[in-house]
Amino acid sequence: MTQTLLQLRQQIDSVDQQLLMLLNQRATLANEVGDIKRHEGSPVFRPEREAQVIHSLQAASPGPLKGDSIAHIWREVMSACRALEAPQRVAYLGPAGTFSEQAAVQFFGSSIEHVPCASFDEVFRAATSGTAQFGVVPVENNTEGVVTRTLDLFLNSPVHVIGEISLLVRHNLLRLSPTLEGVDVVLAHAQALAQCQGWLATHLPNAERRAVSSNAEGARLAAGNPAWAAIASERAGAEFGLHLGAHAIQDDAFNRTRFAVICLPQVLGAPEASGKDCISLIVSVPNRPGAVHDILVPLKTHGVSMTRFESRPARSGQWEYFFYIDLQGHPSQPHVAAALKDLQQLCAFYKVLGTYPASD
Ligand SMILES: O=C(O)C(=O)C[C@]1(C(=O)O)C=C[C@@H](O)C=C1
Repeated sequence: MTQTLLQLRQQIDSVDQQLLMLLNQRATLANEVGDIKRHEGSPVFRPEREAQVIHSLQAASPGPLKGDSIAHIWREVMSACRALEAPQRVAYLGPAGTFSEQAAVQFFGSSIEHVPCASFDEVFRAATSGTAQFGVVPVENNTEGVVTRTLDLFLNSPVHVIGEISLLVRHNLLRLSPTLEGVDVVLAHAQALAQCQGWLATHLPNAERRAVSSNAEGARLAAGNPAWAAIASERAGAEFGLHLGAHAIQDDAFNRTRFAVICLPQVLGAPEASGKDCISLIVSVPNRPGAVHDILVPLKTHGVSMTRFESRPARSGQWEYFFYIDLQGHPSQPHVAAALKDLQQLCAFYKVLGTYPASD
């Protein structure tokens, strides 16, 4: 005979008690690791170790838990353990409820100290001044392309990239009333307005589109005026007491934004290999025919895959460009080291932005 609901719940309670004991045992061990790290002066956050923990658990799991769920659960477990070792302060474009905040929590788990900032420039400043140990900034969106301000800030900043997050971005129309009638102004970050332009042209063709510093800031403003609406996350709507006028209004159902996690190089030290890593570079080449082709040759020769190639004007007045390149691999791998060495020799400017575990 099958078991009753009561019997099954009693078993769940018993498993939960065992899990609680085991999780506390894990937290105690992490605390001891924290003591060693304090003694050695080494960093608390080890992204490559966390990536390895998750990958090996996903590989070992007999099911029925899904790989994604395993990653979520252990991200939170390690976040809580990490916070016991030392609180980690993370800066992002605020206020509360932005997608940047969501990305920060997706990467670090929820046991972090939040440092909301007014602009991307301020996130970089917070991460360089020590106000925060880490920053989270958007790099590119799959419908709107690169976030140019972030790429330009990378050029002259001393920060390194230590991780990446890909976030499914769902935009909603939020306002004080639950209908779309009487909306005069739609407020959002310029990127979000662009990602929803088709929907806006169809449903609110006469409303003024007003760019503000963040979507959550738009939500805050919309909470003060019944004729204004904001494009933002459900979380931002809840934060400012707004109704959901329309759900998932982004033009691309698979609208994703990629975020980079940044910090000063001394915060984490030299990045160790996780087994599935990525290297981000900024390079420029002499302005002569074939120079861009030439920088691809060492990658082909040494068998290194390139996953991204973006250009930004160098603002020299000479039609020169900086190229933002992502490669697969880690500099400790001989073929990657050889490709980087050959590449560097061809470049007028060469900067390693960071080496970090690739996001899944
Ligand atoms: O292994 C470590 O270095 C730890 O501090 C433990 C732990 C974990 O909870 O597993 C916590 C924080 C680090 O980022 C990596 C892993």
